[in-house]
Order: sequence, then C-alpha cells, then structure tokens
Amino acid sequence: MIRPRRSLLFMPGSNARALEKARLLPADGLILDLEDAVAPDAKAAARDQIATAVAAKGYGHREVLVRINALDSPWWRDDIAMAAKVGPDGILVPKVSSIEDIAAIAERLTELDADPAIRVWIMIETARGVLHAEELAAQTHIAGTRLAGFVFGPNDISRETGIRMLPGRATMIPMISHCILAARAHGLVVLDGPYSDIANVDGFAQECAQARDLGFDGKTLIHPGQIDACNATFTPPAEDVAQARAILAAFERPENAGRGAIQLDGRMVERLHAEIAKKTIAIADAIERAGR
Ligand SMILES: CC(C)(COP(=O)(O)OP(=O)(O)OC[C@H]1O[C@@H](n2cnc3c(N)ncnc32)[C@H](O)[C@@H]1OP(=O)(O)O)[C@@H](O)C(=O)NCCC(=O)NCCSC(=O)C[C@H](O)C(=O)O
Ligand SMILES: [Mg+2]
Repeated sequence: MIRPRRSLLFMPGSNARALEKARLLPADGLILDLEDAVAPDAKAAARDQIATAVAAKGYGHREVLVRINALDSPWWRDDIAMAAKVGPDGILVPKVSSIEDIAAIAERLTELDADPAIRVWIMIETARGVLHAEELAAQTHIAGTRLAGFVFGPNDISRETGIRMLPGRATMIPMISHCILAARAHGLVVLDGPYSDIANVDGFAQECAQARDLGFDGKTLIHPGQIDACNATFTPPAEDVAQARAILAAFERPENAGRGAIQLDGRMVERLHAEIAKKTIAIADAIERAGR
C-alpha cells in the first residue's frame, strides 16, 4: 500500500528530547540518526536510546527509519544488529557507492535473520553513488536486497566534489535529475536532501516547491519548524484530486470503454493521465488515512 512520504524528519539518536518530541510531530516519517548528527563517543549510547525509542512503538503511523553509520565505519554492523532486533520500517545507509555495498547490507541482514519487512534505503551522496545510481537502483530486482528508495545527500556530495550548494541549486540539478530518473526507472521512491538554513523560511519553501517539481516524492528535514510547509507543498491540491477523480470517472463511462483518448472539460485526456490520476488519488487517500 502506498504511504505518504512528504516529510521525513532527521533527528540525532543522541537527542532524547527530539526522540520524545517526534511522537507528536506531523511528519510522515522520522529518521533516527546514528551517523553524522552523532559524535563518535556518543554512538553507543545513541544506539541504545534509538533501540528503546523504536521498541516502545510510540510513533504511530509515521514511517521510522534508522540511519546507520557508513560501511567503512567501525559501527555499522552493531547499528544493523540493533535495527534487526527492534524492527523499524527501514534502515537508511549513508554513502552507498557500489552494488557490493548493497550486497554487504543484504548479507548482514540475512546473517541476523532480520524481519523481511525491514526495508533498505540508501543515500546517494558520493560521486560514485551518483555515477552508479541506475546500477544501484536496479538492485531492487535482486532478491534479498530489500531496496525501497534513495535519499539524496547534497552536503556530502558538496564536501567530496567541491560542487557548491547555491540558492536555486543550479549546480546540483543535473545530478538530482539523474538520481530521480535512475530511481524511477526501477520503481523506487526518491527523497530530497535537507535544507540547512532553518531560519530562511522563504528559501525553504522555494526549495520544497522545486523538489516537488523535479519529481521527488518528498523531502528530508532537520527541524520541526520545516514540517508544515513541506507537507503543504507535497500534498496534492484539492482541485488536482477532484480532477483526477473526474478523469477516472470519465474513462469508466461505457461510451469511453474502448477509447484511448477522450475530451474532458475542453482538454484531451489519455489513458496515461488516468494512471497519473490513480497515483494522485492514492497519495491523497494515504494522507487522509494518516490523519495529517
Ligand atoms: C539543528 C538543530 C541542532 C537545532 O536544534 P535546537 O537549537 O535545539 O533547535 P530549536 O531550539 O529551534 O528547537 C525547538 C524545539 O524543537 C526540538 N527539535 C529541534 N530539532 C529537532 C529535530 N530534528 N527533531 C525533533 N525535535 C527537534 C528541540 O528539541 C526543541 O524542543 P522543545 O524542547 O520542545 O522546545 C536540531 O534541529 C537538529 O539536531 N536537527 C537535526 C540534525 C540532524 O539530524 N542532522 C543529520 C541529517 S542531515 C545530513 O546528514 C545531511 C546529509 O547526509 C547530506 O549529506 O546532505
Ligand atoms: Mg550525508
């Protein structure tokens, strides 16, 4: 079943107040972080704290992901073991660059006999990850990889490559589009990276609208103050939902049964628009079910 992924809020696993507060925040998902938001000497305590928070099952309909440490770190194996034990909806793996990385994650999950319901999300945030995006996405067809989606990571890309993060993101758009195409070619979900300038409300709103228009399913966030604007941008407008229902109703009429293209309110509508309409309605219904 489709679920809304308009807004996924990152929070440091070391921040008990944030983990508690997240129970009531209107984000569609939560990413409990063990990687960059947690200092090396706080990793073990953060892991225990996340385990307790996830096991308590207090996050309701929100999708819960645990971002583990990167595969070249000393922590990732213990991070995955914790996730396999407490069962979040998924793990998010940073800095994935090759199909060998995806195989290593799958192997570790198998070794731990992890519940098959735990999905794997990968961050596309290295030069190699971007270059191999299509090959990585194609791994979703290999049994046991559990691959559900991509999360774009602009900060690490900028750090590694020297490509600057500028307002409007002109420098990043080619690789963003490349990642979105790769994800879509293999039916994966794809989420935008975070916007760090928390105080810049207008800049954030513009980046959300741009993310939606570029084709992202939603955006990852770093502060609760970003949730409402993000949800509003990625929620299909009521008029789009009404139009989608009208398109489906029109194709269901007996006189249109054998037709590929029809006229509706002065516009040409094809069966491909009915497919788009079904997705719009499914997302709107999922948002309504989640009560946000
Ligand atoms: C950026 C922050 C450190 C700011 O924290 P703070 O100064 O405490 O903010 P506020 O005083 O405005 O907070 C108000 C209340 O909201 C709670 N809060 C703040 N942030 C969060 C959050 N993310 N989740 C849940 N709750 C949050 C505060 O506790 C306050 O609560 P109250 O006590 O009721 O007033 C902080 O926002 C933060 O840590 N953000 C997340 C940082 C993070 O997770 N970073 C990693 C992801 S981004 C990334 O890794 C980049 C990517 O990989 C790439 O390469 O691009
Ligand atoms: Mg990163």
